[in-house]
Amino acid sequence: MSDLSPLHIENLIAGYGRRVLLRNLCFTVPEPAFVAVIGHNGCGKTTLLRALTGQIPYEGTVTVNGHNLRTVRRPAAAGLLAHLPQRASVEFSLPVRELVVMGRFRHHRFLGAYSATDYALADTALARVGAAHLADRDFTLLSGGEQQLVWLAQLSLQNAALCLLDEPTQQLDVYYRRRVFGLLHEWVIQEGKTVLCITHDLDNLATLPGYLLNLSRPEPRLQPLSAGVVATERAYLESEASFGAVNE
Ligand SMILES: Nc1ncnc2c1ncn2[C@@H]1O[C@H](COP(=O)(O)OP(=O)(O)OP(=O)(O)O)[C@@H](O)[C@H]1O
Repeated sequence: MSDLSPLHIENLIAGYGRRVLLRNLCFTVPEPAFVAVIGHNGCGKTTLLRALTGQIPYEGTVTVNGHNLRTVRRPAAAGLLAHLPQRASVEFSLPVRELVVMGRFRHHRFLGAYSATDYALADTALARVGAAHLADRDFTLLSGGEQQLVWLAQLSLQNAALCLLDEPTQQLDVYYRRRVFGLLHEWVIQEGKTVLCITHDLDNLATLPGYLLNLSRPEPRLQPLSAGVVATERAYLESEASFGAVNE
């Protein structure tokens, strides 16, 4: 498989001190695609995103569109990576539109103001996540689910080749969960992005095209998403044997 693929991971080893959570992880996403990363609490899903974003050291090789991430100084500024962590916060009052427009940082001159075009793109991004009505609200006063939608709008403006999302539907109601998974699918189909999405929301995966990576498996591998694969992996995660294996 060519390492010009959207994401190529070879023999990735990562963890904390002597606790190794990801052991020789290898997989290739062959074309822009949605990849759902599942697994028990504590199996290492967030750890994988921390390694890919350079927050923790790792062994092995990670390439995005052929670029070895170790050799790229600022992957976000280069348009390779965008990351939405599980908990993102803002410490001061800020209108939602101002937070979303910051997703345009790559196109922005230092100390320059965002342009009318940037704000129009921010409004479109908010509309696409179904949050146009929040544009003028104070971000810090929004509900957890509303804040998640706003972060997704900001992330979409970053227009990165690889989007890393840590449980983006965690606080959303059933309507928005489905809508967000539909949106992530659009990013793949219409914009050619690759989306690596940690989720426990197995119910919404069965009908989506893409891949599944179960990090609770002893040797995780990419499997094409289908109702059958989701059912098999759910049964595995629900079994006492698999739970014991991850916590031994
Ligand atoms: N900085 C750290 N130092 C030591 N151990 C850590 C650190 N961060 C996380 N861990 C441990 O590593 C393990 C994996 O954590 P991680 O956040 O990757 O899990 P996860 O699969 O994302 O779980 P969840 O589904 O609950 O979010 C957990 O047992 C956690 O306690």
